[in-house]
Amino acid sequence: MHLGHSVSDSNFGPIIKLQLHTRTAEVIMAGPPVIIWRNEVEQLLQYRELTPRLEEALGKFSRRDSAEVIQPVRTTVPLQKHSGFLGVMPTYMENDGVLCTKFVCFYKREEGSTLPATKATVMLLDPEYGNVKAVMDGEVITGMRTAAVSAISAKLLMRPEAEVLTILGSGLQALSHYNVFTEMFSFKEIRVWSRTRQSAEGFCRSVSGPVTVCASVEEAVRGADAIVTVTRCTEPVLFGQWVKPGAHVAAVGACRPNWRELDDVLMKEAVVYTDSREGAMAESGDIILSGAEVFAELGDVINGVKPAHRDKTTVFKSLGMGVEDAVSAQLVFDQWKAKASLP
Ligand SMILES: NC(=O)c1ccc[n+]([C@@H]2O[C@H](COP(=O)([O-])OP(=O)(O)OC[C@H]3O[C@@H](n4cnc5c(N)ncnc54)[C@H](O)[C@@H]3O)[C@@H](O)[C@H]2O)c1
Ligand SMILES: O=C(O)[C@@H]1CCCCN1
Repeated sequence: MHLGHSVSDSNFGPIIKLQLHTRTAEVIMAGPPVIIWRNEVEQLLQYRELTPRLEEALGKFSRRDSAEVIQPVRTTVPLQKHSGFLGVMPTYMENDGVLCTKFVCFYKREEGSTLPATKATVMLLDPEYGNVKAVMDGEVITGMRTAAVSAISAKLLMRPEAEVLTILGSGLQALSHYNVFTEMFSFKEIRVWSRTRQSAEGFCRSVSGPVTVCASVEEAVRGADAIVTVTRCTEPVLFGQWVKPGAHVAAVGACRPNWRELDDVLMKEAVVYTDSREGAMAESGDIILSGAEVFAELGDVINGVKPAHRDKTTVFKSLGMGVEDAVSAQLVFDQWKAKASLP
C-alpha cells in the first residue's frame, strides 16, 4: 500500500480491521498518526475546493447549532518571556464527524527579527475512538483559510465594480491574500505598503502580477475599493479619513484586545462584520477599544439573516476560527487518503 512519501511503512502501525460495537471500523490506525507536512499540504490544498467549504462552515457556525459546530473561544496562554501567545483552538463538527484542534503560537517580533510571527500545528482526531488520525503543518492551512475567508467577505461586501485592491503588510498573510484575491477577482490595480520599501519590493518579486509599491499608507489606500490589513502592528495603521466611502476593509491583524490596526474613525463610520461575535469581543482591540458595534457575523449574511451593506463602508474584522482549520484539515486528510488510495 502506498503510504505517502511523508511517512515510511515502518512509521505506520498495522492497519487493522476491527469489529467494534455495531460498526466495522476499517483503517483505524492502531499506530501513530499520519504526518502531513508543509510541502504535502501545499500540494493537497486548493482554494477552488477550500473556499466553498469555508463559506458553508461560516454559515454552520453562525447558526449556533451544536450538532453542526462546537467551537469555544480560543484559549490563549501568554508566553511573556517571548512576547507571544499560545492559542489552542478545538472544534467539533458532529454532523460532519470532524474533531480538530489547532495549536498556534504568535509573537510580537522585533523589527528585523527573522523569527516567524506565527507557528501552527493542526491535529485531526477520530471523534468516536479518540485517536489522533493526522498531525499537519498549520502554516499553509492558516495562511490559506484566513485569506479565503477574507475573500469571502469581499465577495459578500465589496462593491461589484471594485477596481483597486490595497494590501497593507508584506508577509505570509499578504501573499496568501494576494493569491486568493487575484484568483477570485480581477482588479485594475493592486497596491502594497509595508514598513520598509525593501520588504514591499520583496513581496512584489514573490507574486505573479503587477503590484504598485506605495511609500505611505495614505498613498496606498486613497481611492482603494478593497483594503486588506495584514500587519503585526499594535497601534492603528489605517485611518478612516483616507478610506473611500463604500470601500471594504478585511482587517486580519491586531488579534489581541489591546492591539489595533484601524483607528476609531474608521471603526465608527463603517458597518462592522466579524467571524465570531464571541471571539471579537474577547480578542479584537479594534472593536473593544473603539466601542464599535458588531453589525453581523459573516455567517449571518451567508445564512440570509443579516444584509450585506455593499453600498456602505464595511469592515470585516477577522480573528480566525477553529472551524476554518477543521474544514481545511479534513479536506487535506481526504485528499491525502484519496492520493494514498485509502478509504
Ligand atoms: N485573522 C486571522 O485568522 C489571522 C491568521 C493568521 C495571522 N493573523 C495575523 O495577521 C497578521 C499578519 O500575519 P503574517 O503571518 O502575515 O505575519 P508576517 O510577520 O509574515 O507579516 C507581518 C507584516 O506586518 C509588518 N509589520 C510588522 N510590524 C509592523 C508594525 N508595527 N506596523 C506595520 N507593519 C508591521 C511586517 O513588515 C510584515 O510585512 C499578524 O498580526 C497575525 O497575528 C491573523
Ligand atoms: O486564527 C489564527 O490562526 C490566528 C493566529 C494568530 C492570531 C490570530 N488568529
